[in-house]
Amino acid sequence: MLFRSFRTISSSLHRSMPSKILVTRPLPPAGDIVLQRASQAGQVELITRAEDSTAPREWVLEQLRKGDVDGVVCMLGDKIDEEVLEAAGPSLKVISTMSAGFDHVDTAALKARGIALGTTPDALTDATADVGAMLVLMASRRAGEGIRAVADGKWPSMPWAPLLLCGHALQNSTVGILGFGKIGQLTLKRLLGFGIGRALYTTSKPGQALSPSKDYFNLLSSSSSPGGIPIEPAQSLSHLAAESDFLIITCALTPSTTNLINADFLAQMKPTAYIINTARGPVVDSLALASAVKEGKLAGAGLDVVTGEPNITADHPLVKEHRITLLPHIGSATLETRGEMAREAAVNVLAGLGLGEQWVNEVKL
Ligand SMILES: O=CC(=O)O
Repeated sequence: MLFRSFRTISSSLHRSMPSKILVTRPLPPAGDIVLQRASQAGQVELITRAEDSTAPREWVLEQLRKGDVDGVVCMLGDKIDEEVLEAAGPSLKVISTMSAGFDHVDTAALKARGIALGTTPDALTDATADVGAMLVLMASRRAGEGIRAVADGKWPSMPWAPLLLCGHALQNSTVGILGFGKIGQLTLKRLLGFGIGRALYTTSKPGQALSPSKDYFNLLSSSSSPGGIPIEPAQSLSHLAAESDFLIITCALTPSTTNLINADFLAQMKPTAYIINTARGPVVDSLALASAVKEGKLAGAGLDVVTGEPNITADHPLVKEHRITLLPHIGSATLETRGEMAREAAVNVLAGLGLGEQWVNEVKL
């Protein structure tokens, strides 16, 4: 509170000075143009890097320590913690991350200092749901394994055979969704087209209907989808584990979801089941998952995220397991989506600085 009023007073004293915004890496054009316009209008001074890579932490700290930075546009690889906020000092008013998830941001530290947080949650819902559906198919149809075999020149020694690279069908399956928010709902919506039999879900917000949009089911108050299949809340995590043929993880990473999919959970799953993760790596215990697949206690997995990313090398237990398809966190990677995320991140930082834009999304801290 005290910090917030100090900031308000200090910003009105310096109203004619441009606000300083640190942008940790070059934004796609749709976001860059928004900030360049504000810069040309004399509203902001931009601190940027020419190199398109994750900003070295030392560079970020050094820029912040020079003083007077009002806003930061960051990515999910930039850890925004107490040290960063301390380096910025009292001038910092807003962090705007070009991501939906914000587990890389210490929200308690932001709240204590009265710093606002902007995210881009809606821009990537469809793209990430697409990758969820793709991973369901890749894992169950053993596509990753097939691609590896062909690329390694092994096709001549593995001609068509009745059971070559067979997986389990989606038709009539039970799809479990851990975290039934927008991405979870739109992933399920895509799978309805494949004739699944029923869906079970968990949500941290029971009873809360999602935004009134034609894209989302209003499922939390009804018990079946437009496709007519039963869609029900799971009675417990054990119920979700035991019943799911495909368990799709689309929840946020929080202390209560960290390591939720561990050896105990996996032991309750069917040996014919698959795990799909498009959320955050640390929801799943990587070693427990790799062992379950290796030992035939689980049929396979499709992952877009993993604990320790991007430092995952060919000797990682999940990479060594051929029935696990691992993608390098590309859930939102369409040019259209990344452009919109960048635009929203730019708009959010300007909104947080009171520079004539409306928030696309301000996180309630
Ligand atoms: O994982 C991607 C995001 O949170 O934007």
